[in-house]
Amino acid sequence: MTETAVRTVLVLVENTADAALRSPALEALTLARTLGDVVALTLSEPSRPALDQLAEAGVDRVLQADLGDAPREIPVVAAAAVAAAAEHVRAGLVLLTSSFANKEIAAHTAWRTGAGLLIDVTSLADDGGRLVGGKRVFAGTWDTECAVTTDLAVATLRPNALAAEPADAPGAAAVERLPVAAAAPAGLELLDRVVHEVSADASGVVRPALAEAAVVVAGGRGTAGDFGPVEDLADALGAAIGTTRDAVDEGWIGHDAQVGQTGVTIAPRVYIGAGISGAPHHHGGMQAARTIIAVNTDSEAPLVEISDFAVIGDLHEILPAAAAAIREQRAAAADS
Ligand SMILES: Cc1cc2nc3c(=O)[nH]c(=O)nc-3n(C[C@H](O)[C@H](O)[C@H](O)COP(=O)(O)OP(=O)(O)OC[C@H]3O[C@@H](n4cnc5c(N)ncnc54)[C@H](O)[C@@H]3O)c2cc1C
Repeated sequence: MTETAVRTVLVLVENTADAALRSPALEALTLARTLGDVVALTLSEPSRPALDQLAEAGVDRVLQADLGDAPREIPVVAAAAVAAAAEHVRAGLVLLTSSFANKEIAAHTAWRTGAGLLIDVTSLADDGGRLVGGKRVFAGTWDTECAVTTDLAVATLRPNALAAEPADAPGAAAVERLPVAAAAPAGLELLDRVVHEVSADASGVVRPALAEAAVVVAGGRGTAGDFGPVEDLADALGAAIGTTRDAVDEGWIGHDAQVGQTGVTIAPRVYIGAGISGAPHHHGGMQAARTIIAVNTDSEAPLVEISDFAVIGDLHEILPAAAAAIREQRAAAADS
């Protein structure tokens, strides 16, 4: 690509059928605008709220892939649509959010199109026509850069890498259907495959997905199995819930909430670790958080030492008090 050509950036946006776009998709659209002309791609009919958000993000053109009966939940099928759309709009960059499923879609798309692939970038910049992605590696201890040398780049953007902003001027968000011939590979059965976008507990409370949440409240062995205070603060903040392996091994909470070497790696804007010592296996999964807050009875716990703020005391008193104070402030702000 020459320096003067305007790059077309194809952004895959999800959850458009029955809901508004989530924050990671809006972050990807914000980044995409800095790199070229943005075209959004959906794999199902976009809802009215989603189209309004796409317009607000400055998107003029929305491609709706028409996959017929092909199961779009299967990454190889979704990748067929992404590759066809990339060819259709002559994209220079395909941008997806870094969810588990999207990383697989990105890999299949890169394989189909011969594109350079960048997974989990936290930044993307144009360097004389070449795209350079920034990545945090080795559990957030090193910042690296990777340049794509092919005409087409495929990249996945980590949630919370940047703040989502509306465009200076709204776009038309006009929908155009794109027929795509795709089928599940022979022999591949459509398993009961559920990619958890949000988790709902028995009480019907919906929380953001741990891997993409901007705020995470995590509880460890210090909870002694009572996650009520952790849930209370998480709900006051609209946060996801995390935990340690010890709490999972105790059977207090499911493994999908485990943060760390053998769990999920997260990089939220705020991480609150309550009753968590901060062992290296846990630390490796959350140290990329922008602000770390520890709540611990032990002022010498490793998590306290690496934290930006620490509250020394019993989490069973501190978390409910913090949740109550947040709710009070919100109510006062709403009244004024
Ligand atoms: C191969 C391997 C892989 C592992 N992978 C992971 C992983 O992915 N993720 C992970 O988390 N761990 C992992 N672990 C386990 C890890 O090494 C630690 O054992 C674990 O993280 C400790 O969990 P914790 O902080 O909840 O418990 P502890 O280390 O027991 O810490 C509890 C903390 O709570 C504080 N506390 C106690 N009571 C209170 C209270 N009332 N209020 C406030 N604070 C209180 C204590 O002062 C202490 O600091 C792994 C281990 C191995 C061997």
